[in-house]
Amino acid sequence: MITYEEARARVLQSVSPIDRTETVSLDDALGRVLAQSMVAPFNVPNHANSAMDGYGLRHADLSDAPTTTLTLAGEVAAGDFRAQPLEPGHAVRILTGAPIPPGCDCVVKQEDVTVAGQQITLPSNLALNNNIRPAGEDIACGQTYLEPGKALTPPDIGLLASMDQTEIPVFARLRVAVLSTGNEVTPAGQPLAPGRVYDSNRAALKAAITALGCECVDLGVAPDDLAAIEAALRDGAARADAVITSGGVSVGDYDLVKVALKNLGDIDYWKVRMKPGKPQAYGVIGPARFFGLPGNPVSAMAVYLLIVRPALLRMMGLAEQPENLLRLPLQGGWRKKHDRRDFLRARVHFQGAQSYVTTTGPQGSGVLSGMARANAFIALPESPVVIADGDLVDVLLIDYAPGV
Ligand SMILES: Nc1nc2c(c(=O)[nH]1)N[C@H]1C(S)=C(S)[C@@H](COP(=O)(O)OP(=O)(O)OC[C@H]3O[C@@H](n4cnc5c(N)ncnc54)[C@H](O)[C@@H]3O)O[C@H]1N2
Ligand code: MOO
Repeated sequence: MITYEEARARVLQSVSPIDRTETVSLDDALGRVLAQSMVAPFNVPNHANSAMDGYGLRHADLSDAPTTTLTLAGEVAAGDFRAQPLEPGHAVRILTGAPIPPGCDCVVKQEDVTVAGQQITLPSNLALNNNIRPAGEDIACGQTYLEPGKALTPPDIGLLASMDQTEIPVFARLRVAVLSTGNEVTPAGQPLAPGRVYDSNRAALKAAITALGCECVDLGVAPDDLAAIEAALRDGAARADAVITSGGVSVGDYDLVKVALKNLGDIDYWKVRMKPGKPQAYGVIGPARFFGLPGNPVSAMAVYLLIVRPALLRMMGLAEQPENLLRLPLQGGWRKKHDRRDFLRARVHFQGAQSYVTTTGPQGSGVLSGMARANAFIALPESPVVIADGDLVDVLLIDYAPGV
């Protein structure tokens, strides 16, 4: 049985970004993964402009006395452009964002100015370029302002608009197929026969895939029948870049997913020293990646978050994603007896330097409500440990979105 670290590394090393790209409009680009470097075609801001409502002047006109008096010569508002140079001894009324006229190299804010008709008096101790935002202060012409592999955020969309980009090159949406297996598994909305369970895994996994920005191919539910599972997997592998199943990966008589994978593709591994998620399969079916998650709802979601999601992010074209790792005191303590890496469902309580973590209660692999309350995993080592109340533990924050 391999370790969690080895499983994760093997999966991440074996996947690469999809080779399909497309162009989307700026309005449709939020959350999409940028496929090319974006290089500034011009300066932003385009012109040096005023950071304040006030008066523009020539720095050389400031006198040795504590105040300087200048004569007003016109006004420049945002959107105006004044090509006429500012003459010595004159000042211009200027508003925030307005382009700085030639000759002007200092702006004084209006609160510091006394106005008497066409004369203004201002303090003389102003610095050169006071309150002037230079051209290219945000981004200079020729600069790379967005790197490929970034999931575009609202300010990224703003940057693209400021660069007059309306057609954005992005990676195509990754297609991910989801299949539930098991005779007992019943789609929600149908009557539940005795001994059966509703299909929470497919609903949760489809939602997780949608939250990542992938396209979901719903393969429904396959009974514990090898031919049915193989048919569904073949279909999924033909229509998607990755296929995710749940159930049927353990050692039971009806755990046929592994057999199907062996028949249709190649198994890389199928057991990992982690809890939840010991039985899980990873491999390929043709060009598609295959992830066989355990049937237990918590195990399925945990393996998805810890191993599948990082792989999907890489396949989506995202650049390296650091794990959001914290080290926090565990309120309540914990005792761990087994020798698998443990990922307790937990909640981080954000209270600055007093932040701490608690478990979400019972840790059974069927307790999906605990997973739903969790915003983090407490990652415990393989070896048995006793953690006293307040001891520091490793905490991995849960993020269903692509992250930033
Ligand atoms: N003898 C052994 N038995 C089991 C072992 C083991 O090592 N030796 N491992 C246990 C662990 S750990 C897990 S996890 C499970 C995983 O088993 P499977 O992946 O084969 O899952 P199933 O047996 O099909 O189902 C387990 C459990 O989950 C429920 N389930 C399945 N699919 C869904 C779904 N789509 N939505 C909601 N619930 C689902 C299913 O009814 C079972 O209760 O194996 C242990 N056994
Ligand atoms: O590994 Mo199972 O996923 O503990 O319930």
